[in-house]
Amino acid sequence: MPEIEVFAPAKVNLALHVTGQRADGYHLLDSLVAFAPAGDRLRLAPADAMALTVRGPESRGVPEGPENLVLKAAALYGPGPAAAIHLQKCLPAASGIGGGSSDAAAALRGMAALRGVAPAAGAAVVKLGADVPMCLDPRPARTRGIGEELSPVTLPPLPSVLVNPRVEVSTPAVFKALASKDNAPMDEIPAFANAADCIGWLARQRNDLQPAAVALAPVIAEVLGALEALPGCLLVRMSGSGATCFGLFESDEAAAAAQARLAAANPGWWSAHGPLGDQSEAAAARRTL
Ligand SMILES: C[C@@](CO)(OP(=O)(O)O)[C@H](O)COP(=O)(O)OP(=O)(O)OC[C@H]1O[C@@H](n2ccc(N)nc2=O)[C@H](O)[C@@H]1O
Ligand SMILES: Nc1ncnc2c1ncn2[C@@H]1O[C@H](COP(=O)(O)OP(=O)(O)O)[C@@H](O)[C@H]1O
Repeated sequence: MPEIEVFAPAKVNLALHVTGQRADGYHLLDSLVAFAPAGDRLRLAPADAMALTVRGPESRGVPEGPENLVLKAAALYGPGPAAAIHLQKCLPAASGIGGGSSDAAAALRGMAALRGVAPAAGAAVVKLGADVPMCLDPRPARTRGIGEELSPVTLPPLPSVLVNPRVEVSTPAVFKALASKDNAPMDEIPAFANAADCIGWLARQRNDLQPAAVALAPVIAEVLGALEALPGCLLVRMSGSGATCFGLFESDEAAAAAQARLAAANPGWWSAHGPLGDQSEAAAARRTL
């Protein structure tokens, strides 16, 4: 069997409302997610036993042992044909764009292809991480519950710049620091005529984790300010529990120029640009037709 390659795109919470808390402490969320062309890459080669190597520009500090979500995800398939997995880390870890969750989801897809079975589903997948189910089929969706209730949404591609100041933010610490855990859900999602229409609607939604994350890591406010000051920027917001923030722009050209400018002014920050939207395998196949 040849090697299998799987893409693990960055997840972006375009809006993230915290609407309650379950008895077990997990928070109820109402979020609109889309996926970026930036992401990690996994290569699975058939092997006698499961193994993992982690390399790439963002691999520093990412575990190579059984605690890596890639190996935890692969273990869900039980005994049977195994793979040597190579993970190329391009997304910063612990940064609110679900790098580890997207890697886990990509490992679930890759192992399913290797074994010729359907990808794992259900409670065991949610246990890997609340964000893993939405990353299994990385296309725009409204997510509810703790992240596992998914409704597909049609969105226009949204020209974006993603920026991370290279400060890791702990997701549990941000949830713990929330002033209010019982906020209004997102407004009903209309059919969007174009990107400007969608951005106008997004401007009226929120990321309820943003104030708590800024209090824990004030550099996030600097990132939001730097994005906002770029020509052609229409909306800025934080993704997930931070610290990555995104700016939405009037065009792909404006986003590319803005990223170049921001990267030159802040050489220590990670950044990427590209349209947020559908990064599923079905969409990739449509693009190559
Ligand atoms: C905040 C979000 C928004 O999409 O994104 P990230 O910042 O991680 O990208 C997610 O809910 C994070 O999902 P994920 O990172 O997979 O979370 P998990 O590993 O399941 O949980 C990490 C910890 O976050 C808290 N947690 C997570 C999800 C949730 N709905 N409520 C919570 O309270 C819990 O303290 C939990 O122990
Ligand atoms: N494949 C992986 N990539 C990144 N981090 C991982 C991975 N597997 C386990 N981890 C651990 O998970 C933690 C959260 O990482 P990540 O999923 O990238 O966070 P977030 O969802 O906030 O972006 C990291 O601190 C890291 O130690």
